[in-house]
Amino acid sequence: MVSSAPGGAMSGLRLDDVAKTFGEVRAVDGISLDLKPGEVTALLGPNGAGKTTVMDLILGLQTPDRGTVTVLGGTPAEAAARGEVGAVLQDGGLLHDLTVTETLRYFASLHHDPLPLGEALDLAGLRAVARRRVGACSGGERRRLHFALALLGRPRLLVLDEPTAGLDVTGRRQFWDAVGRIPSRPTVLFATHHLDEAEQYAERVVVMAAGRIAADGTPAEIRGHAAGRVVSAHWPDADLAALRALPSVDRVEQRGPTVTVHTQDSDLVVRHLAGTAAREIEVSSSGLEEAFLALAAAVPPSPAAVPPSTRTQD
Ligand SMILES: Nc1ncnc2c1ncn2[C@@H]1O[C@H](COP(=O)(O)OP(=O)(O)OP(=O)(O)O)[C@@H](O)[C@H]1O
Repeated sequence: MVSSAPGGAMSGLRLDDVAKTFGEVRAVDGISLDLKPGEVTALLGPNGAGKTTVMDLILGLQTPDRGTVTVLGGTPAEAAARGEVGAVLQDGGLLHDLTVTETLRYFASLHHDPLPLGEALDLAGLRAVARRRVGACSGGERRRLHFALALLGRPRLLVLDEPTAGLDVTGRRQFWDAVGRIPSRPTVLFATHHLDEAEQYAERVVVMAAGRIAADGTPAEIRGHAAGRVVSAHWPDADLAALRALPSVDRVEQRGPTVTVHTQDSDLVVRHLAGTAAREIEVSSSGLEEAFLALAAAVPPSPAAVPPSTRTQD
């Protein structure tokens, strides 16, 4: 990974030891990240991992308790004021009585050199519904309108929070085709729950769990965690050192009475376990989903997860 001095022009986006706490919840717990200009990065993680909070910090919608966020060489507020950051956040914030084109025209008037409306309509695949009232648009069409709005300022950074939520497979593919055709070739950071989407469209995958980065690499490297098999067994007093010393063992975890062994050679691990007090031995093949969950589980949970209904405003 190319790194640069804090605030350096090399960096599309840089987070240095950033933390954000809401009451008792450490939503973001010391994250450092450096994205190269033009890089497309997926932010993966289970519910409550801190993905949205990271995006809010990048957009300047939240301020960090600790650490610094550098966006295109300046503060988030400076980058936003220059119109260099486009965002697709959760649904909402659209006026239902305006048509798609009227909505675009209104927001374009806020930029000093907006993308021509026709180009935004084409990129977002909205030509056919250009004259439709927003209130009559489908959820997928409104999602694409959000995307078109994010493109108006010719962004150098695009922050996308689950941008393809609600889109079918074709819509998702069209969306990513469009991202590849954006003339300003922005740095892209997108949150997703779809592992296949991260693998297909991101050059880099950052896995978050409990406010921290559990893994960071190319999709192939993240998938590398998934090669092989998972052997689990009931063994409360497992001899973890002996398991770790076995050849072919990648990782050993003890969670309560269950020991889980990630290995390239499940036969060897099963033979070893058979000579111990381990019971209920199970072998499964690990997929990307499991790799992701295993990576997330390797990070201890942050205290007292707050249910969304009790969220407070910052
Ligand atoms: N304004 C807030 N007030 C209180 N707690 C908050 C607030 N915003 C986020 N949190 C908490 O911080 C943690 C991280 O939330 P965040 O929304 O960043 O996660 P996420 O990874 O985006 O989750 P999801 O995939 O469900 O969208 C959660 O425990 C959440 O409840």
